[in-house]
Amino acid sequence: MERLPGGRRPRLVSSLGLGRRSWEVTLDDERGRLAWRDPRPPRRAGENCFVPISEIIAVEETEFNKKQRNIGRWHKMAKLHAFTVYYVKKARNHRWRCSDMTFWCVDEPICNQWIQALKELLEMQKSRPKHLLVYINPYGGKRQGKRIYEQKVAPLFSMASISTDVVITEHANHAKDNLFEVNIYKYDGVVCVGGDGMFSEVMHGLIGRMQKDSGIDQNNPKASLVQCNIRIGIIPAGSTDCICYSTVGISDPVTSALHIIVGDCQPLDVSSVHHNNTFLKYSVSLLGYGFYGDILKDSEKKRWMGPMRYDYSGFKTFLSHHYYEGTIAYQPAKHTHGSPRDKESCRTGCYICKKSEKQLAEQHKECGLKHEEGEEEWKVVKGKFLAINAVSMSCACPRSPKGLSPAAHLADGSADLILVRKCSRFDFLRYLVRHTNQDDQFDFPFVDVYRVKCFQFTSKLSEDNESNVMDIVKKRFGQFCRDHPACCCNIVNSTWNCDGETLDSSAIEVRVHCQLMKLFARGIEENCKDEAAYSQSSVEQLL
Ligand SMILES: Nc1ncnc2c1ncn2[C@@H]1O[C@H](COP(=O)(O)OP(=O)(O)OP(=O)(O)O)[C@@H](O)[C@H]1O
Repeated sequence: MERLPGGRRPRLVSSLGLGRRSWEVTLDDERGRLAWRDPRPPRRAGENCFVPISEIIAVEETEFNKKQRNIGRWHKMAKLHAFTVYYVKKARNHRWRCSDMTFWCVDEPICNQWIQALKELLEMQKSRPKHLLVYINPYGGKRQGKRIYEQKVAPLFSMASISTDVVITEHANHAKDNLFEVNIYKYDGVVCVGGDGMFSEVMHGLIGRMQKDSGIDQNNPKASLVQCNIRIGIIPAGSTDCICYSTVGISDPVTSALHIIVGDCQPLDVSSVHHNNTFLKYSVSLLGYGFYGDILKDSEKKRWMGPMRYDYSGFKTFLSHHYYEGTIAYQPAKHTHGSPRDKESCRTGCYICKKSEKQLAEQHKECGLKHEEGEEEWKVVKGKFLAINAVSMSCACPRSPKGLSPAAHLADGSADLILVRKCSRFDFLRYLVRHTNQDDQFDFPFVDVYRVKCFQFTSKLSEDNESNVMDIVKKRFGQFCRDHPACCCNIVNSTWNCDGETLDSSAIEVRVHCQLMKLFARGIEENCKDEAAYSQSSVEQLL
């Protein structure tokens, strides 16, 4: 048996047919690869091809004659035995597809040996889920959730021998309530088929259930929350699928299903939002006051318009150009090494997120779940703002591929707090346009950005004596302008947009919980084609 570099022995080496030719096929379990090459010397560059074992979806014995094209004399000389390997093929723009290749040989025991060895290796991929709980929102987006799941996702799960319990939701909060009742510990993950709203519901159910089972009071804003180790998978089928886009790089049901099958794991920071010692919501993407809060509030009244309502309300809110007075107090995130002005974005295997993971593990070792409330100083900013945005991830979406904060991290225990002060309409437009091009959206004198671990916001109005609200309003702000949205004088309070849902309170207290939950994702992969992807495409040319 030929030795691999370093004198290692591969697990299996055989001469197998693939397409019309014979290849030297190697199962190298130490490097975690199924590799094949042309055995004829001289070996031409580019002929070494491989698929990482971690990206093999399934292997099965194949009825050779049905699958294969004409392979010449071999076919006539002997009965052939074959097996098919289904694997992840990486296409453009982070899209994954299931591809397959069929190896054949005349020797039945060799064929069986290969099938058994590959199956054993797949069994050893411990991070892969075996049993999933699936929630489908049949009314999300274009109401295609059920069809998408049945036609595109379920066949892949069954190929990968994943069993599922499927719940088709009957009303809002069905999934959330159900997560408090079922035995979630028998599942390796929870999958939601729908949009960001559906994801948020499942996340609230899962995190809430974990805290309940651990006796933690979610209403305590200083409570150290218990990490949720049951991963969530998002099959995008909504009108907004930003969380999926920001954590996988594309909103595509098949790609997401394959990330679930290979058992990817992406930790995610979660911010808790409280008002007066009462828990309001969790957020993983955008907490927006002012511009994004107003857009959401207006668009809610126009649900009949479908996804177009966001454009309509966006335009209307831009024209109204309201600003809001208030005070923000924040604690800078000193533990993390990045800055919102970094040129590099958070990508698969991000070292900044990895460092935070290590810090978190050390913290847990030192003080268990007891949270040491830092005595670090609070910084205070007062002013008139067009928008206050706190983002726990870049918030990239197809319209704004770099997002609201391009260098924000998925799992470093911080949020980027972006303050857009009162400025002219033209300047605000310039700021918005920069989300869609390569220019730096923070490079304006009226925009400040801070990386924070917690913050509090109080509107000017709630700072004043609330018992005399109307007097104050009249004295300080003149008239209410709700009836004159384009008149540009300031409405007293905006509302918070919390991951696409409106919060009732304007005064809030927010704390980022480092890596509180995990997704079946791996973050966004670098765009350059990696070695394996190169080899896969080259083999297709060779066959
Ligand atoms: N069967 C159901 N009937 C009505 N609402 C539901 C049902 N199942 C889930 N929901 C709710 O629908 C909301 C929106 O769902 P989802 O995010 O899947 O779709 P969407 O089209 O992207 O949403 P949005 O309208 O917020 O853009 C979620 O907040 C969820 O709680």
